[in-house]
Amino acid sequence: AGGSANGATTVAIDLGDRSYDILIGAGLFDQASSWAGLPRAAVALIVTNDTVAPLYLERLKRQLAPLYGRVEAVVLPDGEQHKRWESLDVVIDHLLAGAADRKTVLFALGGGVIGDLAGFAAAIYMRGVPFVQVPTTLLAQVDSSVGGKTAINHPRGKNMVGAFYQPMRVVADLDTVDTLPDRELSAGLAEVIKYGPIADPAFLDWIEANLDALLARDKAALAHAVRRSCEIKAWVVGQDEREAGLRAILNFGHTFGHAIETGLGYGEWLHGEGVGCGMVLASELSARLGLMPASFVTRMTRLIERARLPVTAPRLGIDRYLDLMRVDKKNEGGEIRFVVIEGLGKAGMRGAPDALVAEVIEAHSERHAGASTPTEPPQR
Ligand SMILES: NC(=O)c1ccc[n+]([C@@H]2O[C@H](COP(=O)([O-])OP(=O)(O)OC[C@H]3O[C@@H](n4cnc5c(N)ncnc54)[C@H](O)[C@@H]3O)[C@@H](O)[C@H]2O)c1
Ligand SMILES: O=C(O)C(=O)C[C@@H](O)[C@H](O)[C@H](O)COP(=O)(O)O
Ligand SMILES: [Zn+2]
Repeated sequence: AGGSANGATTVAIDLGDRSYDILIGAGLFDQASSWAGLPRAAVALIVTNDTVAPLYLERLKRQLAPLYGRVEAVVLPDGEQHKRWESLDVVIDHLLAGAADRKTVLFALGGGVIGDLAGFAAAIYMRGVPFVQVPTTLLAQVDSSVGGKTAINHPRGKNMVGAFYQPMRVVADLDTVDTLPDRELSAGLAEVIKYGPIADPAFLDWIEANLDALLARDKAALAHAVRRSCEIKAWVVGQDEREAGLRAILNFGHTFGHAIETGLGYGEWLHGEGVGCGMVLASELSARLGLMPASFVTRMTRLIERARLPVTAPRLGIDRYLDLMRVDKKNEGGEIRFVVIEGLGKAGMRGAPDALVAEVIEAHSERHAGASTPTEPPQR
């Protein structure tokens, strides 16, 4: 990471001719330098949703107006349940209706849902047009805007249709976190917490020590969390862009978490909530495989709970969990493969007998919860 004149930080992601910068800082939206140097084109299309548009669309349009012949917007309905074919169609149809050419630049303005969907649209429109991520949730700033995974959901499985397609730049304005609902802030913290056990024990210690500041949206704490998360993700993706191996560590907690999201119907639990609870289960699995001590499960559970995330799994039924987890991109030869922790800061991949997975889910499912343990995420 390097500093810059306006106090923002830049994290570089090194992918040869697909390399780009992640700009992180307060007030980046309104700085011309955030948008300078992007490819010029007749049309810029901002993809956003009906929650984010009233907050930030006009500000982004104002910055882009001097740089493009026309600045247009597609405003999609908000929600994980809209990360699907129909929304993708709306974006592609808008581009075709306006005769947008292959130099058109797409801007994803919003959280991970918009980023994943707009990125996929950019990957497939005329076989690929330039694309910029403007993440406005903590989760998108620490994770989804970086690394080029783009996708839509399928009713049978999360992110099952997509492409690896890198943005040209990521502009993460920390001020956008000010308007996030508390529940979404917590969802973002789940992905921040993830980076500790998989890659950086010192960062895990730092998160534990600074969680209250993060929950209070302290700007310095948020800046450090976003920067360190992006550094770790850039380090992983720079070595394994297409998840031949190492990149799968970023999926810690996701095998269980995606099953919860899909099993309950997209949008019932937030992605970050599924990941939070999923990390408790994956930590338990790591312990039961003899890789980590029981105290690690306690430590992770405590931290995830302090982040106001759910730590007990919904009762979907063990067979349903297993069926859902059989639809996962990490699986090979029909075997469900889990990201486990093999030592603090070191993750690996393991299969596990169904009976053991069942014990893990049972140990952390709702009916085992103590009276003071939240069993469901709070309502929006
Ligand atoms: N591509 C990747 O590498 C990657 C990584 C992690 C997650 N994801 C995906 O990202 C999605 C989750 O992203 P998310 O947590 O950002 O959810 P999201 O995109 O649904 O955004 C969360 C909510 O916050 C609202 N919002 C966004 N910015 C706001 C702001 N500044 N102020 C107020 N409200 C705001 C949104 O409208 C939405 O209601 C999931 O689909 C997940 O699968 C992808
Ligand atoms: O970037 C990655 O790689 C990740 O796994 C990051 C995850 O946080 C993210 O949720 C991702 O979309 C999951 O990937 P998937 O391949 O399981 O769909
Ligand atoms: Zn995730």
